[in-house]
Amino acid sequence: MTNSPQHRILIADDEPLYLRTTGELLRKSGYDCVCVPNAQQALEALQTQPFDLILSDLNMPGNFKLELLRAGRSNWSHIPLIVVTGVPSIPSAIESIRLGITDYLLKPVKFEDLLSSVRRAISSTEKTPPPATTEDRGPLNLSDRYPEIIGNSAPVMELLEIIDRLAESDANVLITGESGTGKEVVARAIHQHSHRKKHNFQVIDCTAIPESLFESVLYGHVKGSFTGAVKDQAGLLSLCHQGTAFFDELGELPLTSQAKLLRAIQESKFTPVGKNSQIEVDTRFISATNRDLETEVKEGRFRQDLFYRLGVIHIELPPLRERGTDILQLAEHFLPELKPVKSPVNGFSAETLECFQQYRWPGNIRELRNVIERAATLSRTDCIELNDLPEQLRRQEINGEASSLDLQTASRNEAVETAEHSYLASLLEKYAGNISQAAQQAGLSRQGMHKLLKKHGLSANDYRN
Ligand SMILES: Nc1ncnc2c1ncn2[C@@H]1O[C@H](COP(=O)(O)OP(=O)(O)OP(=O)(O)O)[C@@H](O)[C@H]1O
Repeated sequence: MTNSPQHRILIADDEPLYLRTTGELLRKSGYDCVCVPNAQQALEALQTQPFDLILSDLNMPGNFKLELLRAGRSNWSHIPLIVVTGVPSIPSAIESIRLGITDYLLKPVKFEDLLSSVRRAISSTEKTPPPATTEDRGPLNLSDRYPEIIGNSAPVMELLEIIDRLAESDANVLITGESGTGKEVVARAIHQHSHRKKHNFQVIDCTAIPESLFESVLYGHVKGSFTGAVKDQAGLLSLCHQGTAFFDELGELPLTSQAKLLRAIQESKFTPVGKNSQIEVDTRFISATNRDLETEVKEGRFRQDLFYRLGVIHIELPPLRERGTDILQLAEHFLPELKPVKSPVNGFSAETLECFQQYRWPGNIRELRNVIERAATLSRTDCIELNDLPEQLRRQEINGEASSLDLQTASRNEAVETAEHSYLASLLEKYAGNISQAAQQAGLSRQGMHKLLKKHGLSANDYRN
């Protein structure tokens, strides 16, 4: 039995058991719930996310003078508020009703009573649409315009505003941030909202182009211009004429290739290998890297002039651990897309969500996506439990710190993954984050090494001196 899945309920209560079970039961009834333990976090959530209902305790930190009720009624008067209290008092009841709450329930409350109160409150507001103030129209419109960017934490709303302002311009953009934070997603969003959207968005992975073939891959070549050039080949840059060129992993580009790229950007033209005439291109450049390019410039590993050319506008993406309840929103977003067709899974246990919120997510959104895909495949019930999560998440839940894998209970996959993770970390340690040397010892290409590090949420930067 489900209600409209779009309805979001904010539950604020300092009793962990009540908070968890109420959240779980309402989710099973088809509501989207955000659970917080005090009034302050409830107000923060209200400032950053839309809700259809607030379920609030009275006696909880930050609400002893009914602060949540007062702020809720004055700033978000269109959101109905139900008080659920274990410590009823006549004055608080009178004051709550004066403030315009929708219902006043006493704990222990039967779930059926709570559910019917919730349904009544939500259906009454559907008949009266919320007032469209400028404050709530702005963020909602932005999120609606960028549906591919999930999340509405403060850093994400700020990011959407920046994207919205720069998308239409032709300024080159440099996007930095840890691995897996969504740099490519943001680059595509900028392209999609620019006047170039009908033309190509061409990804150019700087780790995938061998230094000796840089010009040929980027500018193209004519048949017979070098051994192996068996036919004319257009370069990647000409494929993004009037579109956007996205240079991924820009920080990995060797100095010689940087010089060649700078020339093409400065002149907006280039000469294919073996040709005499130049080709003109009209391209916007968006680049991404998880390296700190300013430091790379200072240390002579990245050209300052190229850095200024490509980084006219710089966007720094926040790591997932700093994005608050976006983690839960992303998890809910990924689940239906990633679960196997016949899987019964349709949600997460409260412990799993708590664990998601506490975890450090070194591999950011990519790691979250992988964790959900794996858990949705393993789960045999309708709910993803702690047991369905990989070792590294469960370990922090049990100990609050890392411990070694329990080989008595681990699956073969877990054992192999854990061993590979430690191996890669020790290689990075040994070579102080030098990818080429680490790749050489491992018998991998640089590109292969980059892929593996991404998969494990490891960043070479963390090992550089
Ligand atoms: N805001 C978002 N909403 C939904 N999915 C996202 C968002 N940001 C990233 N993702 C997903 O997370 C994964 C990683 O994103 P992306 O490849 O853009 O990260 P990245 O920062 O470019 O990573 P890297 O530095 O390792 O190349 C992708 O599967 C992407 O679809």
